[in-house]
Amino acid sequence: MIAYEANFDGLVGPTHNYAGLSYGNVASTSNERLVSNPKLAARQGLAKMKALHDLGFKQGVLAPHERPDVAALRRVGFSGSDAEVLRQAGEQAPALLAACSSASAMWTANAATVSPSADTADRRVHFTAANLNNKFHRSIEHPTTSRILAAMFADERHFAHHQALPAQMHFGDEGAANHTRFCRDYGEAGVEFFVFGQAAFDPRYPRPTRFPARQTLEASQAVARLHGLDPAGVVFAQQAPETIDQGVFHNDVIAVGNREVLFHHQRAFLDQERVLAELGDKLARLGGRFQAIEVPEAEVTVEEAVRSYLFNSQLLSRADGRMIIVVPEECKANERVWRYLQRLSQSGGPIDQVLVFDLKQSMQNGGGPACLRLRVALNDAELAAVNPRVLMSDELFATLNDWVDRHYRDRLSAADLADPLLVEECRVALDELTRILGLGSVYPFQL
Ligand SMILES: NCCC[C@H](NC(=O)CCC(=O)O)C(=O)O
Repeated sequence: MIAYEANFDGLVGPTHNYAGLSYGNVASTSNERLVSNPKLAARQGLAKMKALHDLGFKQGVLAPHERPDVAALRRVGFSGSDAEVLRQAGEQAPALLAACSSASAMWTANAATVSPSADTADRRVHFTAANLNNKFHRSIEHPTTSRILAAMFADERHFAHHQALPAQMHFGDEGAANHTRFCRDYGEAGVEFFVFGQAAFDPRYPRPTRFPARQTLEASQAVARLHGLDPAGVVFAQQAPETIDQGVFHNDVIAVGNREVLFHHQRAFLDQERVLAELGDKLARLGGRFQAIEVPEAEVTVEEAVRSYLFNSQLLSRADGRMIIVVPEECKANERVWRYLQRLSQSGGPIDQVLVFDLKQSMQNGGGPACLRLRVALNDAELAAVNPRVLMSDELFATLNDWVDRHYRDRLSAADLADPLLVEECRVALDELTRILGLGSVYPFQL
């Protein structure tokens, strides 16, 4: 059976803003209070989706969330009408209002971890929504994420959904940003690679000292169990703690994999040689030939990788078997990174084409091309079972751009978040969006 890697990109929500919410994510904290442009942000994201669709890749859309999350504000004691809740929160706890207004669900690499049916015991595609427990503004995403995923992948014969792990630091789970899969072909059994930042129950593992390690070993192991993965096809590895302290808050800021290829930095993993050897052995047992492309510190430093998001790229397999690397414009702005990419694409290796996108609105919050997409490997029958309304097409692209133009502001600052009109605008927009994407009722205001 033919199989594909489909990418489901987050459609940027109408409240996209810069609130400095993610300690440990350098872009987020350094761009706090910048005035955002939600309309441009959404258009930049849509342009990437359309370009990849036009190149023949399977591309889908994941809907944004209802924000400001008035229910979350009520839960922490604000009361009265919605307008009253927003006014009080804006006056008494502006940081809380900002957290409850973030459009962070746009980074769908953190929505869930997905295991394709070729790897799972019951031969269904398994999804575990990520609890995103490390940051309050992200910890409120998973209930809506779960409803949206269930509306997109509804057929229980093909799709299994697990609720997010216990909402506690021991099970901190950031989803697919710390998960990569290696395989010969998308439809064949593969090796699932889980990268964690700390072991919560075992003090023998080292930890970063400055910034938080968001993903735990225990969370990764729980997801592997829930998905029914064969241990022979699973590798757990620890991210080098000192890189977390340099701003590598997810593994997808320092490594990206596709099929038999891992593109990574010299300092990505603890015990790197052993990790690469285990990946090679396990893939070889499945008939694959693992190939690691390691970028030395001498050519691109960790700091340059964090600033340019070289590794927050997408590796996409063309029909001829070679790969395209999709990078943000920030890679072009860094001379050494850009030179490295030229050499890489001319080296005769598996990656021979570079595609550059302007994703500046998302990048300023630390979200690059890879953060914006959730990968779901699907065979023909499974793809046919996906809600067809969420799959990119010329019509959907036009419809969504028009929808963005009618509903989004082109300027949003911290002060605007308390504006009672904003929440109304968002609800009107999202109500229309659920009809466009055929999602049914998924938002708190619709339930
Ligand atoms: N995978 C990329 C995730 C980026 C995301 N940034 C944010 O939430 C920043 C939001 C703000 O600061 O306004 C995060 O750190 O989880």
